[in-house]
Order: sequence, then C-alpha cells, then structure tokens
Amino acid sequence: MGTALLYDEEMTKYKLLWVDPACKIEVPERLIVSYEALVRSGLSDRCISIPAREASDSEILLVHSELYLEAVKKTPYMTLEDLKEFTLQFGDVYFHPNIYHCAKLASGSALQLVDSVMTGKVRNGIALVRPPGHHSMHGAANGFCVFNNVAIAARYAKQKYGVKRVLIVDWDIHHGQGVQYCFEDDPSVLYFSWHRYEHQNFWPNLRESDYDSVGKESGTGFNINVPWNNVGMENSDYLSVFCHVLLPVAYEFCPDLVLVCAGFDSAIGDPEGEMCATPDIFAHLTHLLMNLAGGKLCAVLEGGYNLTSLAQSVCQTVQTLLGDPVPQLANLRGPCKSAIESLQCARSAHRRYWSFLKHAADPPMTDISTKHIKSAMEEEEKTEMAEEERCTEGKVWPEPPERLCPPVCSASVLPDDVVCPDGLKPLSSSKDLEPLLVSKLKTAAVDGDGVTTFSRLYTLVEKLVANEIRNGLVLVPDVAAAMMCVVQDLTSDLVKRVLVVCVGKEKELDYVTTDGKVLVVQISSEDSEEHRSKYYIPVCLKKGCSDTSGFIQAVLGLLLPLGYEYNPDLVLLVRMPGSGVVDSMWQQLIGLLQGFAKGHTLVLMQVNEKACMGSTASALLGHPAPPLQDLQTPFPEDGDALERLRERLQADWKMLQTTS
Ligand SMILES: CC(O)(O)CCCCCNCCCN
Ligand SMILES: [Zn+2]
Repeated sequence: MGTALLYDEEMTKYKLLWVDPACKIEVPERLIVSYEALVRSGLSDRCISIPAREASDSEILLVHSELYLEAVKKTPYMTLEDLKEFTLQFGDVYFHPNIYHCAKLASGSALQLVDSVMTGKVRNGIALVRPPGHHSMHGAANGFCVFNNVAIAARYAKQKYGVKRVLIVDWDIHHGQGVQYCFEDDPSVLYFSWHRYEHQNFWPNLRESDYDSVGKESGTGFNINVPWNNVGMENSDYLSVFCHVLLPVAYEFCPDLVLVCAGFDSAIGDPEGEMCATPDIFAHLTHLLMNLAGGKLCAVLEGGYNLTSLAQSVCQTVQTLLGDPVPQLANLRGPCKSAIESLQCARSAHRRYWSFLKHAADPPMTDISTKHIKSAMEEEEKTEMAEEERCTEGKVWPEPPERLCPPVCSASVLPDDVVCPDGLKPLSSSKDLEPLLVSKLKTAAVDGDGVTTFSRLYTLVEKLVANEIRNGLVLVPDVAAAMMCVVQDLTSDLVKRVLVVCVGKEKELDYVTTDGKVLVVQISSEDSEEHRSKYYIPVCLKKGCSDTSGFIQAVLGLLLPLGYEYNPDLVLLVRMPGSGVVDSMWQQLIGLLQGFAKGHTLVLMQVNEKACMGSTASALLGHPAPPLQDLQTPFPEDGDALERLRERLQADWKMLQTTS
C-alpha cells in the first residue's frame, strides 16, 4: 500500500494584508517550497495524490462552536478594516478574505487523509496545508490557526470509523494548546507534545503547557507535555524523549490510528524554534511511529518558517512514509542537561499512569520556581545580545544525505530443501571462500553444506555493505556457531561496527570485543552478571522473551538508545532456538531495527525455526508489524532491573540517561 499526498495550491491564496511582526513569518511560500521540493526530488510522483476538499460545517463543529464558525463565515465579506478589527479579538493570528476557504480546505484535507488510511486505500500519508491548526480552540483562532485540523480529524476518525484510541504526536516546536484543551478529559485520545517553553517565557506562555499538565478527570495521564527550557536542542534530545517518554507510553496505549501535528519549526534554522535538530531527524521520528497502529499514520503540516529546513524536513518525512531506508545519524552524544531534566519531569509526572514508566525516577531536585526568576534574567541578557547573533538565518547545516533504495530489498540464504518465502530473493551466487576461512569453519564443526551456506552468507554481507541489498534472512544449521563466525570475520574490513542483537540464549557468548567493533545486546531469560562490558550487554527478562511487555520495554528503553549512539553499519539479529519471542514482537523488533545501518539487517535463524520465516520476511520487506495486543503489566523486577542497568551503563552510553 502507498503513501497519500494532499496538496492544493488554493491554500497558498491568502496572506498577511497589514503590518504585524508576530504573523509575518506565516507566508504562502511555506506551502509552495514544500510541495516543489517533493516534486523536484521525484517523491511526489511516488505518492498517491488525494484531492483536498472543504470540511463541512458539521465536521468543523466536531471541535468548534457554532458562534465561532458563524463569525468566521462572515470574514470573506469583510473590508480590510473589518478584518483587522475581527482579528484583534484573537492572539497572533490574522484573517484574510480567502482564509476561511483555505481553513476549510486544510481541515478537509486532514479528513481526506483519514479516509484514505482508514479505508485501506493507502498505508499512510501527509497533508500539506495552511492555515495550520493545533492552536485554534473551541471558540477562538490563535497562533496562525483557524480550525483545529488534527483535532477535527481525531474526532472524525472516532465517529466515522469507530477508532477506539487515537495517538496525536505534536512535534511542532509550539505547544498545541488547542489540541490539549480538546482532549484533556478524553482517555481515547493521547496527546503528546514537546515545545519550546523556557519556563513559561516562550509563546504562548501558558502555565498549562508544563509537564505537570497530565490531563484531567478520565483523561488523566493521556496528556503528555515535554517542555524545552533551553533552545539549541539537538537530534539526541529529540530521540531521547521518543525512546524514554513517548514510545513506551505509545506502545502501552496501543493506538488504532496515529495523527502527527507535523510542524517543522522544531528543525535547525527555524526563527521560532531556534533548535539545532537536523532535517533528517524527521526521517527517524516518522520511522519510530510507523510500527504503531499497523502503520496507519496521518501527518498534517503545522508550522515551519525557515523555507530551506522546512522543505528538507518535509522530504525526509515523506521519504520515510514511502518506506525508503532512513539515513544514519552520526555522533549522537546524548541529551543535554536541560533535556534530561525535562524528560525526567515528564516521566515522573506520568509514572503513576503508565506501567511502562512505573520505575521512572523522582523529579529532579532543581526547583523550577527559582528557574523562573533566573530565566527571566537570561531572557533580558538574550534580548541585549545583538539580534544578528541570535538570528537563525546564520545557521548552516549539511544537506540531508541521499537515501538510495537498494535494487534488492530482501535476500535469503536457505538450505536447498527449504522453500523461499514470498518476496525474498534467494541468493544463489556464492563466491569461494578463502581456504583459511574454510578450514576455520571446518574446525567450527561446520559440515560440507554448512560451508556453502557460509560462503553465501558472506556474499550476502558483501552485498548489504555495498547497498545492493537492503536486508537479508539466513537459515543455518547452528545459529550460535554461525553468529560466532560472522562476528569474528565480519569485523575484518567489511564493516566498522556491527550491532548484534541476540534474542534468547543458548550458551554464553564467549566472543566479546573490547575494541568496540561489535556491540552485543542479548535479551534472554538468564541473568549473566559475569563479563558484562561496555560492548556486551545482557538483558534479563525473568519470564523470558515470551514476556512481550518486558521485551518491548528493553527494546525501547535500552536497545534503541544504544543503537542510535553506537550507529552501526550492520545489524545482526540472531534468533536463538527456543527463545519463545512472540511473533508480533519479533516483527516489531525487525521493524524498529530498520532505523539503523540504513536498514542493513541480517537475520540469522536456525533451520528448525523456519516456521517463522514468513513473518520475518514480511517485516524485512517493510510491511508494518502487527500491534502488540493486550500488553500485561511488566514484571516489577524486570522494570526495576532495566532502570538499574541503564543507570549503570549511562556512564558509557549517554543515550541511556534519563536522570540528571
Ligand atoms: C503552527 C505554529 O505552531 O507553528 C504556529 C506558531 C504561532 C507563533 C505565534 N507567535 C509568533 C511570534 C513571532 N516571533
Ligand atoms: Zn509551531
């Protein structure tokens, strides 16, 4: 299934008609450069074009009051003076004779996107719209927004398709207070937002944008705010919040639909955000959400005011929605102190509502009240600082790397008598191995056809590294022996860093590097205290790998942050026989691991486990993993042990930090 793209140039046909410094950044060119970048890069041709439509009154009334709608209806007939007058009652927004029409198209586009995804016409999609939506409220326009596009889409999805749980992820740099107000008492809609806050010194300067606004009444726990109290946040900060706050809750919530308030003012160069995350971060944020809700993801444009980073960020998002390999993120050095404080506050505020956050630490000692005074002083200093020093136009960043799709997506190396699963390309060619290697294999008690398998295996690895193949599945007689050989000989010159993810445990992995060429994370039922090192990390699940709750927690809270920091060139996923890992979890793991090494994942399985080849192939081919159903409360010891393990390792691995 494909990716929907909604765009209508009519939504470029309104602009600011008078002087207003607060609104001058919201220009038609935002939409034009975004769409043109998609056309120029060839991405728009790969999408399924869905026409925009006007939202009807009843659809708009899902969120807004009749009084407000009737008032906005009058704006097309207003004189310039009337429009100015009408605008005065709202904050940081402007009206135009054509903005009502465009606002209906923006909301209608979001609904068209929901229809396309919910009817299975497409898997996911993006709507390029203006005016944006997430600040507009029941009875008021605000922050360039007229109708709350995403809030309307959430209510529409519930009403028309009986969607039980909607996750709204708001990665725009402003707090979508309109969305928060709409759903704060509603447990069927989980709203997550990060936003520049600076202890309430940043627009919209709301007390309720802080981390302690967790929702109310039956919606308590279903509103997550992560305030950024400094500017300059980077890729590490964003990924840490996804791994340690959003994703654990999102997986526990198990949404049927994911809506994204896709604002790109959180990218480097944006005058509003003043952050430093690069456009390719949106490839990863999108990727990390794509295995939720069976892949049903609708992204709706919100903000983004630097035309260069906006266009690049939109392209990065669309390319991931299309299933292209995500780019490697280099030198992630862990979240900054302020980000750690923010994520620790958010985690501790929600630990009583989400079992996946149960073991979160207490909030940081720093008393934020004094921070108000301090940051006000900082604010003064900043304004004294010459404007150009702070201006973001001076910011430069590298073009996002090209994300080439290998000619072959998934290859397989199977014994001759095993039927190849649909979609996989059997790798037959296998070059002769060096005699030395053959003799080594022989000593590893590998028999004749095992040597053939190994030679094909090495050919596969070479093709992965050469980006001729994206990923592969290998069935071997003895998976532990195969892993040893691959690890020992792979790290020769082919790859610089191999992440080995070992699911289940047959025997001690006696091969562990200390030079960092291999990082082994082993998830199994056995506790192995000995020879744990920076590069060999055993994770013990009391009930074993069949405990999906414990497993996904270890993946999100430990494996993902480690993987991002380690930044491997190849991922070796080893499924030990008898691991007991649940199929949907196995597919989720393969899906999530695609975020590393440009998707170069090599799955090693034992021949007697060929029954799960089908689901492995499906995940390797990029099909969304099935949702993890009815997750039990994680075993307390496991959650606790994971927290302790993170604390022990965070000296070596900065991305594991969750406490300041
Ligand atoms: C969709 C959105 O969240 O990007 C809208 C942001 C509105 C910002 C209003 N204040 C602007 C002050 C200008 N320096
Ligand atoms: Zn914004």
